[in-house]
Amino acid sequence: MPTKLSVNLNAVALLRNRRDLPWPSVTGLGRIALAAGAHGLTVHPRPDERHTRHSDLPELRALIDDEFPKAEFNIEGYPTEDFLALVEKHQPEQVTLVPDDPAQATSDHGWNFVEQAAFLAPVVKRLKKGGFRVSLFADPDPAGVTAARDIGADRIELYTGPYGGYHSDSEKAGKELEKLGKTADAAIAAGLEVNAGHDLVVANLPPLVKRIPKLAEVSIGHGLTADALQYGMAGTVARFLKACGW
Ligand SMILES: CC(=O)[C@@H](O)[C@H](O)COP(=O)(O)O
Ligand SMILES: NCC(=O)COP(=O)(O)O
Repeated sequence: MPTKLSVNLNAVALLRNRRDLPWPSVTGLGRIALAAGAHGLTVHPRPDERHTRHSDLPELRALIDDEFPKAEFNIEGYPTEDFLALVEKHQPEQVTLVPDDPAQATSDHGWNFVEQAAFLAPVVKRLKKGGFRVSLFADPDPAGVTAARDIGADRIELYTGPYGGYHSDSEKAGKELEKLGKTADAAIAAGLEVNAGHDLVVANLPPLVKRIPKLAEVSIGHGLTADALQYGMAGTVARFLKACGW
């Protein structure tokens, strides 16, 4: 099966938050994305709520439950007690844990699975007990994946920022792609499923899914929202699904 597409709504929310007005509608754009064939919606609610707000979550949960019951809700974030309570309240199908500092502009690295195993293992155990699939944000480093498996994760999400960053340097992008590929190979061999995300766009998806044919899901926000300004959300979802191999 080709790689599934989860549309990250953080960039839509950031645009909405420029004014004290309800547009663009996060739920409305999520509805268009799912109607166009996206497999899920992702949000990354940060403590300052500068992107998706906590108040967006019940509407998005209801959108999926009432109108798109086959779609998945993925909530990403750093596992503070507040974040875990938010997840438990809104019951996403997948929780992606990201080692973000609240002051960080955006996510820019994965977990150090060896050093942070003692912190992550009980969190993952609690989430799994709650019935959530758990994915851990991971740097492209094959050496870390067995520790991620031992922590109890179902999946890792490969941090593709450096790959996406080399959009105009194919040689450097190729080297990053190989690191991502080797990490995915090691993770799959260790029994993990593999997601990917950060700075993915229509142009860099086909080489990624070719190198990692078993890539389960990509979550895409910034580049997809930029594309939607030009092509509309439905047209953009069609473009990204095609780039994923659908
Ligand atoms: C984990 C990851 O890479 C994404 O969730 C990313 O953090 C979204 O970033 P923004 O919140 O900057 O849209
Ligand atoms: N998990 C990555 C994600 O959801 C989207 O990241 P980006 O496309 O906004 O860089």
